[in-house]
This record gives sequence, structure tokens and C-alpha cells, in this order.
Amino acid sequence: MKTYDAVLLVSFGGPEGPDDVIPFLENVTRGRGIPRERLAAVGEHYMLFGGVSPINGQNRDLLEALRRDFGEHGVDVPVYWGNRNWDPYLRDALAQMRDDGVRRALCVVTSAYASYSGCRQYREDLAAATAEVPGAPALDKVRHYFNHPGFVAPTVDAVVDSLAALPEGAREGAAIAFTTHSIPTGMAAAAGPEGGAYERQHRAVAEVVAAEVARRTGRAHRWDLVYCSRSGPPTQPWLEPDVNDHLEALHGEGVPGVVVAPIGFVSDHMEVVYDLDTEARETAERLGLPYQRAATVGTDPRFVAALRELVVERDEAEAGARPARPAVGALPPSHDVCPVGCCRNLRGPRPALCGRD
Ligand SMILES: CC1=C(CCC(=O)O)c2cc3nc(cc4[nH]c(cc5[nH]c(cc1n2)c(C)c5CCC(=O)O)c(CCC(=O)O)c4C)C(CCC(=O)O)=C3C
Ligand SMILES: [Fe+2]
Repeated sequence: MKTYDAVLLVSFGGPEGPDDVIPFLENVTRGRGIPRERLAAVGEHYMLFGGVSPINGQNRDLLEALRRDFGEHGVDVPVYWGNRNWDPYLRDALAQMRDDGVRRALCVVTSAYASYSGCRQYREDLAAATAEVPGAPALDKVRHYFNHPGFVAPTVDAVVDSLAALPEGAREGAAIAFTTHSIPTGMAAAAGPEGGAYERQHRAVAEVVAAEVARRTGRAHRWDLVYCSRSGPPTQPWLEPDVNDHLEALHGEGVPGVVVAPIGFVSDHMEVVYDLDTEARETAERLGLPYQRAATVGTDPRFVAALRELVVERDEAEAGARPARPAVGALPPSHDVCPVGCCRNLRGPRPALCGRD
């Protein structure tokens, strides 16, 4: 590596026991206007899993896989880990990095798409953490990787496997429901440099995955982009349709089966294990609709390699080279540095790193 002397895996964080749940939810929702009832309901989802979010274990696995992959490919920098909302916090990771002599580090965020929640809020929290740690390293962030071949290829395999796992009579006519986190429509309108990037990027992934799945199965499956995990007050519009309503609609149209592909998540977060594997599955069971949930990329070696390639790509670009920037589907590779106003914070500006503003 030429420019960077460390990589920082930046994630959301999650509770690791019952006593963590409420303080974690307070961290996440501070100043976000989430109704009390919604918070209580989400707290119960965590309690169904012993108060333990799956996300930290998944990040530990990813960290280990990244370190191994880096070692096997001569990428000779340490990999640190910090979260926005739970221990290990970003500020602790930055303090450790400083103490270890790290001057300039490259962030890999466990969120593949643009939006305030998926990008700028991470950048703002990196700025806040840096402000708390005198001598913290300078930070950059790798480009959005939703259309990187190493994200798309395992997603294609996962959908093909899930179609094959449906009962025979449901397979041929099965629909694919590409599913992501709902966000307020105002946030969606402000996503990316020109707005609308959250939906556009998901649609591009869905399109390219569906086309490759059709090539593999010999059948063009009907597909839709749908949403889960809505919160916020009922009066505030969020992206729709909700996955549960969509299952009702598919059933009403006589669709014989469905594969839910959670393309909005890089691993089996609580939204996946509760909102999809528990709630949406129950909806499908009530309807008698055969249902399979496709795997997330997790620690698929192709995804881990993609993250390493993104690190090397950026390192080379910073050193003045013009590396290849692999991307599949309708959209070009994303920017390295967020332009001014990218994923605007509708509540007003806060300092953010890794961008022009
Ligand atoms: C786009 C998006 C991603 C994907 C990008 C990314 O990965 O970052 C994401 C990820 C995640 N969201 C998570 C958890 C929560 N998100 C909440 C609330 C919200 N999320 C939002 C959006 C997103 N969220 C929004 C617009 C809100 C409303 C409040 C606000 O405007 O900020 C709440 C509060 C309760 C509720 O309202 O649901 C919780 C507990 C976890 C951890 C899961 C685990 O433990 O496995 C993860 C990975
Ligand atoms: Fe969230």
C-alpha cells in the first residue's frame, strides 16, 4: 500500500445482551423522531434474540476474513473496526489507530448504497469521532460497491439457490422480491449527488441480478423492488411497497412462490432475521405462499476480495495511477469522494468527512 497505513471497517453496531438494547436504541434514535411504540416494538425484536444483534458477530467474521484475504494478497496494512452506535465505537478505534501510529486510513463501510442513513450519516459520525480524538488519522472512504461484481455475483448465486429450494410447482412461476430498508421519501429524494440515488442504485442491482438469474435458470422471473423495516411516524411517507403488502399482492395475482433477496443488507442484520425471516415469512405462511429468503453476501470470498480490490483501487488512485474500476449493470462506478450536497442532511448541515463538504 502506498498511501494508506490502515483500513477501518465502519459499521452500525448492535446490542450484545438484554441490558444493551435500550441504550443502543437511544444511541440510534437520538434526535430522529421515532415514535415510542416503534422503539418498544424494535426492542422486542432484539429481545427475541436474547438482546443480541447478529451484526457484531458478522463484523467479527468479516474482519477475520478481510485480514486473511489481505495477508494472502500482500496487502500489508492492519484492519481496525469501529461502529457508529455501539461498542467498539469509532472514537475508540481512532484512538487505538493513533496510538499505533496510523496517519492515514481508508474506511470500508458495511453499507453498499447512497442515502443519508447509508452514507452521509456515517461520514458525519466519522467527523464527530475524529473531533473527539486529538491526533486521529486522516480518513477516506472507498466508493459505493453495490454494483461491484464481487457484490453482485454472490447475490446471483443466492437467488438461483433459493429458486431451486422452492417446491417444484412453485419454482417456474416464482417472483423475486428484491428487498431493502425503507427510508423516508424525502431522504430518498435527496440521496446521492443529484437525488434519487438510493432507489436508482437498488433498481440497477435488481436488474442486473435478475438478468443473470434468467440466463442461469432459462426463465425470466417477475421481479420487484420492495421495502422492509419502516419506522418513523405514520404521517411521514416512506418508500413502498412494504414486503408484507407485496406478498399479499403476489398471492392475489396467483404467483405460486417468492424468493426474497435482501440486496439492501451485506449480512444477516436484525432487519433480515426479524423483518424477513420472522415477520415476512409468517405473512407468506399465512397466505400459503412458498417463500425462500436468499442469502446475503456475508463473508463470501468474492465479496471479501471485492472489498480488498476497492482498497487497492483507491490506494492506487491516490498515488496518481488510473486503476480499473469494475462495475456491472446500468450505472457507472460510484465517485471516490462525495460531492458537495451528496445525500444532504435534511435536518441541516453537520460536519462530515470523506466528501467535498
Ligand atoms: C438505509 C438504512 C440502513 C442500511 C444501510 C446501513 O447498513 O447502514 C440501515 C441499517 C441498519 N439499521 C439498523 C438498526 C436500526 N435502524 C433504525 C432506524 C432507521 N434506519 C434507517 C435506515 C437504514 N438503516 C432509518 C431511515 C431509520 C429511522 C431513523 C433515522 O432516520 O435515523 C433503528 C431505530 C428503530 C427503528 O426505527 O427501526 C434501528 C434499531 C441496523 C442494525 C441492525 C442489527 O442490529 O442487526 C442496521 C445495519
Ligand atoms: Fe436502520
